[in-house]
Amino acid sequence: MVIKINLLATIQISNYAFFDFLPKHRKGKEGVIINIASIAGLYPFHMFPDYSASKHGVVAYTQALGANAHYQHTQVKVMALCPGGTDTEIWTGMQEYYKQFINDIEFTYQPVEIIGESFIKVLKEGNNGSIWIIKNSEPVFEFDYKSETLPIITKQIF
Ligand SMILES: NC(=O)C1=CN([C@@H]2O[C@H](COP(=O)(O)OP(=O)(O)OC[C@H]3O[C@@H](n4cnc5c(N)ncnc54)[C@H](O)[C@@H]3O)[C@@H](O)[C@H]2O)C=CC1
Ligand SMILES: CCCCC/C=C\C=C\C(=O)C/C=C\C/C=C\CCCC(=O)O
Repeated sequence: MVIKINLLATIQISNYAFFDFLPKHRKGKEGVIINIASIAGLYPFHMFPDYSASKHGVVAYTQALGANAHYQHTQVKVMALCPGGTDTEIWTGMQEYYKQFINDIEFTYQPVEIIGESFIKVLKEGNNGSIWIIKNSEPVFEFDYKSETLPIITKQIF
């Protein structure tokens, strides 16, 4: 279920925006899609494995559709936000088995307002394909995936 909602629905809606809605209806010269992933999409989290897998998918999809090879054809930027623990209703839906691990970890939920403020900053300043972290109420910053994961493949397959 979590894969269907978090990953498949994100892919379906983004594809619709990218290939259909934005080409037909956008007014400016550029379109922007910002997907909501999670820091659990950058590092595997043992407290929510299915969720973490779904968010890794959102990050990979965003980086692939956000390759400049696409932008040259479409002028649509695709980016993702990766929030850390944020004070919302989502935490009430955690599966019972995994709840026991929450108490072992020290963390404070950041207020939800910081996500909105960060969204605006990324919308205005973010480059195509960029992935942004919002954690511990710190200012949003770009994830340096080139130094942390394999580079995105556009020319060479190995
Ligand atoms: N709260 C957190 O700590 C974090 C949340 N996120 C992500 O932020 C996004 C928003 O989550 P929150 O606001 O925290 O959760 P939330 O549980 O407060 O809100 C989720 C919303 O999605 C709606 N929803 C759920 N299933 C749906 C479906 N099948 N069709 C249509 N709507 C559906 C719910 O009705 C609810 O309004 C999610 O993608 C979540 O994974 C990412 C990182 C951290
Ligand atoms: C104990 C948690 C410590 C750190 C939390 C930091 C980041 C969390 C990021 C998230 O994206 C987590 C958000 C929600 C988790 C709650 C429920 C997940 C539901 C999982 C499922 O349905 O499989």
